[in-house]
Amino acid sequence: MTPVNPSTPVLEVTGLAKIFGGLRAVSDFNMTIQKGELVGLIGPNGAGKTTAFNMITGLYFPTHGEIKFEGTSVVGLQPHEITRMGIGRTFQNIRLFSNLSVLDNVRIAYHFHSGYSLTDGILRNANYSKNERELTEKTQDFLSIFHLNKFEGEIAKNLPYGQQRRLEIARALACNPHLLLLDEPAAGMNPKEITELMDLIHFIREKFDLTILLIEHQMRLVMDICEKITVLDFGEVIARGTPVEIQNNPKVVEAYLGKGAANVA
Ligand SMILES: Nc1ncnc2c1ncn2[C@@H]1O[C@H](COP(=O)(O)OP(=O)(O)OP(=O)(O)O)[C@@H](O)[C@H]1O
Repeated sequence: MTPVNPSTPVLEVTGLAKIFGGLRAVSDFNMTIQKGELVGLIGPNGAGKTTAFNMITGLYFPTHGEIKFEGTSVVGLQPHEITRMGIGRTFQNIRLFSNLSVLDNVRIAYHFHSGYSLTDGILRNANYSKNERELTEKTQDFLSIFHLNKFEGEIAKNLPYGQQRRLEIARALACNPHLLLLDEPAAGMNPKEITELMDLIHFIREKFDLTILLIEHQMRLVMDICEKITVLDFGEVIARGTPVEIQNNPKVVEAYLGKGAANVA
């Protein structure tokens, strides 16, 4: 693979739009994220945030616009091809293999990098067994980074909620992404779990040299950890800036609290 020029943005989205029937879910969305940045995407319910994520990760085909990841267009690629290029994501509603063990949830993601062929797998030969053993060991090491190794045999759906979120993040990272998209990672978490999640996001950013874009309604998390924030309302960007700039932006206050609120906020 050709090395990426460090000045090339990790993500460059231009003129992105998605129209569902008569509904403009996202209109003329532009966003540039440089390597190592931690960026928030916020906005009221139905603003188009998840639709934007779904276009970036290949689940939705854009009506218009371009999406470049490390300088290469990903428009028209399948989700698994985009994952392989280096974009990982988690979902608003946790999407684990809920009846598989914690170990197997992450092992499946590691399979992406397994070094055996289909023939090895079918014949279950020595190469297959060696790789399977190595895969299990690597997965166990990986789980320990997330303090999930003590749950390795547990069925995913039996984990406490906060640990399921942690597992979903671990699974996304097992595919070795450069860019991680987190869709409402704090949804349903209690304040203690949110604090642990903030620590985890800081930790994985350093440990895995990640660039992170996150959607979140939990303002404590967004304002504490994001360096830059983009605000969507009715599919359009209404503000960009630092957490302080965003908190003091009358358009943002109005979008969240309704017309006239900016005067009293
Ligand atoms: N597959 C779809 N078909 C039709 N309309 C859709 C589809 N997906 C999303 N929408 C609509 O597009 C708009 C934006 O939805 P989206 O889920 O992107 O918003 P959001 O900002 O992520 O909201 P939330 O914060 O509530 O998750 C909404 O009006 C939604 O109903």
